Amino acid sequence: MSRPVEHVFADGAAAAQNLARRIGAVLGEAIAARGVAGIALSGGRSPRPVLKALSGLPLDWGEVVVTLVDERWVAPDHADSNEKLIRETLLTGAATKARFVPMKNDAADAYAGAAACEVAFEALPWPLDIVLLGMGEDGHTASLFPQAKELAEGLSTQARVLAVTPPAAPHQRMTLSAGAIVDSRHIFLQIGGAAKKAVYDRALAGGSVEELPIRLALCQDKVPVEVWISD
Ligand SMILES: O=C(O)[C@H](O)[C@@H](O)[C@H](O)[C@H](O)COP(=O)(O)O
Repeated sequence: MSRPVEHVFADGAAAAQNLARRIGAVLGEAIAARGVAGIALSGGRSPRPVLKALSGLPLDWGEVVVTLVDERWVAPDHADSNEKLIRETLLTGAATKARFVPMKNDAADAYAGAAACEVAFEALPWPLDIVLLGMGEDGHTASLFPQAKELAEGLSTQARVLAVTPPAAPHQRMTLSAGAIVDSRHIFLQIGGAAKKAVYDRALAGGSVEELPIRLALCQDKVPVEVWISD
């Protein structure tokens, strides 16, 4: 297992700007090479400045397919919706032309919505060019949480998406499976703060993926991983 390429910044804003530029470069290379670029984005707090910076980059956004790494099973106008985050940060200005494929559908809950989401996700341009991951201080990534009853399924299924009920975090989730996350050309990971850096270092030191699911990305050699680390 090769150590990820690490981009270290004292300042989170500088890390976000650098990450946005790197994403833009990879998307541009993908469009030049294959006429289309696919990216899956995580939700939460960390991506917000990255997505705002990315939305202003001069890309052929009409050839970019944007989707989610995971979603909270709430209405798209709910404050906790990752779709809402994407629409109000990235899909503005020129980036409005990008094709967005949401995870949330009209099913009453994530489990009922998984089959339709799987059909929608099969149509994405796999392997995706970029999967942008975050990480919780418990070592979760996407919505693959330690102690979740669906974790084993998420780590082993051939399906691209599955429904999960986090042990502690709010809302049912839809999440990319581990197999879908590594069906990509680049995995980018954002780590902010000392607590997450310590978990990242522990993940690299070895141990089970069940203990720290972020290891599904860090402890594999199929997809190159780059990590943006800031204080
Ligand atoms: O929907 C989500 O919450 C994310 O996809 C999740 O996996 C996130 O990446 C981590 O929880 C880190 O979140 P923060 O960036 O807010 O710390």
